[in-house]
Amino acid sequence: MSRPRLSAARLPAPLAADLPDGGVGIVHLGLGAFHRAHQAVLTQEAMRVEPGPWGICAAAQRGGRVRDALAEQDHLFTVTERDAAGERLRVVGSVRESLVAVAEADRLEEALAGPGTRVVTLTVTEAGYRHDAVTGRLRDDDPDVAADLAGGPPLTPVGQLVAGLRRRRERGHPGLTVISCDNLPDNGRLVGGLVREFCDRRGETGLTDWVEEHVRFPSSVVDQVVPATTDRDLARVAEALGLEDRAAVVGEPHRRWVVEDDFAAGRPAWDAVGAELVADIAPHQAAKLRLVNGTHSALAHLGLLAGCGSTAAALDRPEFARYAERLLLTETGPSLRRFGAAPGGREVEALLNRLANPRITHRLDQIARDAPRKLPQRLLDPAVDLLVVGAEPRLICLAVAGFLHQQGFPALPLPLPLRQSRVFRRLMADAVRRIDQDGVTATLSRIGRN
Ligand SMILES: NC(=O)c1ccc[n+]([C@@H]2O[C@H](COP(=O)([O-])OP(=O)(O)OC[C@H]3O[C@@H](n4cnc5c(N)ncnc54)[C@H](O)[C@@H]3O)[C@@H](O)[C@H]2O)c1
Ligand SMILES: O=P(O)(O)OC[C@@H](O)[C@@H](O)[C@H](O)[C@H](O)CO
Repeated sequence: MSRPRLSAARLPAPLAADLPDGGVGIVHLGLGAFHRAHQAVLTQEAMRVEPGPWGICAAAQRGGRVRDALAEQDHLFTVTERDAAGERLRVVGSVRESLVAVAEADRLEEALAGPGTRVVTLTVTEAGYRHDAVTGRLRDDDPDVAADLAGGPPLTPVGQLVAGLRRRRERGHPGLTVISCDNLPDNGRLVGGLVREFCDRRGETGLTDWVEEHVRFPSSVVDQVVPATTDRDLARVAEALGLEDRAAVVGEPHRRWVVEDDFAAGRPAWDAVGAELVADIAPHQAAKLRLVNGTHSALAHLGLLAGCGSTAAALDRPEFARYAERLLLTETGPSLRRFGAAPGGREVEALLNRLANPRITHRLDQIARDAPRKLPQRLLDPAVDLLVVGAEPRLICLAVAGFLHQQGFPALPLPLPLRQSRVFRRLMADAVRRIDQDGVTATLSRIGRN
């Protein structure tokens, strides 16, 4: 049944009451599902606690689908949180403007250079930084990077940031804070380094110095499972709201954001609504990437081989549930000892309950995408830390072997300590052989029995 579109005029009064006031103070790059369910919600809540000009101008990279949907509904959209206990729907109005970065380069530069803009956030995926994962520098073989360095209208997020910062400096406007919210280690240091490298390679050393002095790049850790929205999700939202929302997102109720406390020009009252501002992000980052994302990736690579479609479907099978628990308790968890962040049994149980959320369909093929950029921080670094203390990353090797089987044995660059480890090579050979001979289900079913 077709329904009228969500809009400010049609919004029922109780839902409209949640919407914040205030002009734009944040520019966001990467208008995907995650930003809408996470930073947009926390910013709305922060603006309600402490009103201020913290509305968001959000830029999709190339596709106009979400931008068009938002523009047609006064930039309002719904976020539905679902778990076994039920479902909660809210309307979010913190996104005030939207654009398509590549098609509207000048508009994006203006937004980044605007005097009211004080924070820039990014969710452009691991691949969006166009960096070499080993050196942390811009990829020389990326044609978009080359085009940006040659001075064309920016095609990459780093090129877009530099163009906006250049204009900002020319206008004499103050600096700002850039926060990456992507699942990458040291994401602040990474994006800051890429921005300065870009300026240097263009011979704009004055801009490099200005960035060094006026722009902050705190690292951040984000945690909330927000899968790609399905047609079924859209239909359920339409039924619950009585209005059609083509920009709806659905996620779990858990929402965490840890940010290094290093801001150039203020921020919304995110800390008043649950965000954690910390001096040392390293333990939070290692724990999140290894426990949450490491388990996701292990389930994805082994689960896809065994015919599972989602994290919940995999964890519904006893051999996968047991494997994930042992992985957390005996390998990825203990690998965090040097950070003082190893989880206890209760934390592991709570995490597994989250990942098994039966009301969230987090597709394993989405998680498995772009795996060579994800596995180092999620599973290979923990393997290094275990080997250093003489422990054997047997279950991690099964996940890596699952990846190799599932993706047809592609090249996977290994950290040097793994390449040099005879123990790791032996464990990997054993894991590959076991999956080959016995299959995933039988291999996982033996865990804990020998
Ligand atoms: N979805 C989650 O559960 C979740 C949780 C924590 C962190 N994150 C982080 O957020 C990122 C985005 O997740 P999402 O759910 O919004 O995904 P999405 O697919 O809905 O959106 C991805 C966004 O990144 C942009 N993008 C994709 N590839 C790019 C590239 N090569 N160059 C430039 N831009 C590119 C797209 O244009 C889009 O705006 C994840 O990769 C992850 O780093 C997501
Ligand atoms: O977002 P990706 O594609 O990098 O990885 C998929 C998931 O592991 C990830 O999105 C998690 O859902 C998220 O990091 C949970 O906080």
